[in-house]
Amino acid sequence: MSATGGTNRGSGGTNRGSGGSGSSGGPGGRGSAGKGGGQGGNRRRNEQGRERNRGGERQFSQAAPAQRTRRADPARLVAFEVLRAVAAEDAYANLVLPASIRKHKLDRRDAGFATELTYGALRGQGTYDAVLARCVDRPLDQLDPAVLDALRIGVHQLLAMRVPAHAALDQTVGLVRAVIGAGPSSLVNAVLRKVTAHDLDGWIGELVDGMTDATAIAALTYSHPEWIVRALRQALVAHGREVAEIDALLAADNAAPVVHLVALPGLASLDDALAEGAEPGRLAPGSAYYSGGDVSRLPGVSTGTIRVQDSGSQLVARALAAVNLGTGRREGAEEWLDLCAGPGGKTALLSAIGQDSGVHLTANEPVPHRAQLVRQALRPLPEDSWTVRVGDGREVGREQPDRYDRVLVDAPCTGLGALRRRPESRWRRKPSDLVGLAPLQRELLASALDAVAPGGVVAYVTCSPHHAETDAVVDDCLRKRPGFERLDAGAALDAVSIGGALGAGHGTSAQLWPHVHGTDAMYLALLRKTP
Ligand SMILES: C[S@@+](CC[C@H](N)C(=O)[O-])C[C@H]1O[C@@H](n2cnc3c(N)ncnc32)[C@H](O)[C@@H]1O
Repeated sequence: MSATGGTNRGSGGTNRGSGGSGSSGGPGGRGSAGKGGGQGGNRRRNEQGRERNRGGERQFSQAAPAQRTRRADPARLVAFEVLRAVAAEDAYANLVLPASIRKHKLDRRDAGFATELTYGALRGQGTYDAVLARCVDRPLDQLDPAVLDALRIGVHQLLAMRVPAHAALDQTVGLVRAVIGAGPSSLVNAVLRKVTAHDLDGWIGELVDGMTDATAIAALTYSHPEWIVRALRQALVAHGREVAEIDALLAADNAAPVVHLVALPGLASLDDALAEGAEPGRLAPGSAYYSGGDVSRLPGVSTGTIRVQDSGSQLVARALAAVNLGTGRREGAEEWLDLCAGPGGKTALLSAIGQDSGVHLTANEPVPHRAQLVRQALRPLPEDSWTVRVGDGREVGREQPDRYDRVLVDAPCTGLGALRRRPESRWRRKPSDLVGLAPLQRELLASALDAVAPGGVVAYVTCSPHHAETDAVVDDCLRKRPGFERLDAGAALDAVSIGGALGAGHGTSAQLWPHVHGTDAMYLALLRKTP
């Protein structure tokens, strides 16, 4: 694919015009900003509906900046507040955004717009900052950080949403005037006008012109740090996939993920969710996909018997629960251990699966408030079937050797396989995080290997495909510890999946991919203790 080619780089445009009650209206306002709306009907769009070649015929308000919109459109204000909290307070966008939407009382449509604007501006920051660097007359780090965030919001509207240029400009300038001040609003107005010189493909063409390094080109095109591009490319190759898939993988990171649901086996059915517009899941049994907005209104979600959980997470939990144990096990009901349980997504599914056969599950989590979330997740399950242990998982193997039949190590990791869900994390993560996590991941797996009973199985799982926190950890631990066999994790995933042909296995470990499976990039290794 060429650097500027038409691969989906983003989440597609949200169809909203100038938006909000503070809209400056005019041509291409809220009602007319959809397909073919806005500024003339014959412009070309790429396959994701983005306008192409918009330069030249854009319409701007004739009013001077000082006469234009003076109040902040609530949806844009929400996006701005969240970007500020992410930058200034290290907040997580997915936690701050719902609170800000509630605070500003956005209706469903404006909430959708604010969400797309917030997540899009955060994901696209790498590309957008490169565009801005060409349009601002000083280094970006010399700008007021609040102004920079407002500019990113403006750029995302101009380059990746179906917001008419005049509305994107007026509303962003109005936002800046209302919340930062009149001075910066002139700068924002001038810079955003320069941004309108090209559409996104045109800008990327400009930015990569003359560049030869494929990693740098992919990083700019798909708005990822270069070290992540390198790591993902290496992971693709290590799992037997084509290096050329990197474009599709990076593009998938920029797409808004569909919400996946799971009905806890024996406790809920998805019938009501399906009646509300959810689609049956295509990979994990008892799962569904839901794009209808607020999931909390679905029956079962408030009681915790229907849970939001990525299909990849469901599949790795189901694979551990179903895999054959070895000989030499003691008699009686199985004991399971979830060593890194918080916030309890896989714990709840495992516990529900184990109910029929009388399994007792111990869920360990060292962080008290996360342990509390695990207890909440387990609330629908009988209390005598689970225990929450608040402590360091590294100690369990020493304290309880050879005890558990199945152990899940869902290790703390960089989360590079779930970038689409955490829009800011690609910029926050650093290669040095891997160095910090490496000993912890090894010690947790070692503890699990001690805690598992002869014939029992340990599942080592990460939501990252990075070699350093997946195969490298497993290989290291097994090198130091004889007496384990690696099971075929790909076959184990196939055995519990709908259709049974995920193609996730390569060698002994398995890797799911957003661009192939539509799941987070979950890694799974299964290790059985020989008697
Ligand atoms: C990837 S998350 C687990 C997600 C969880 N399994 C789920 O499906 O909801 C990793 C968890 O490991 C916990 N953790 C961090 N250090 C730990 C340690 N030393 N022992 C056990 N767990 C630890 C983190 O607090 C975090 O809750």
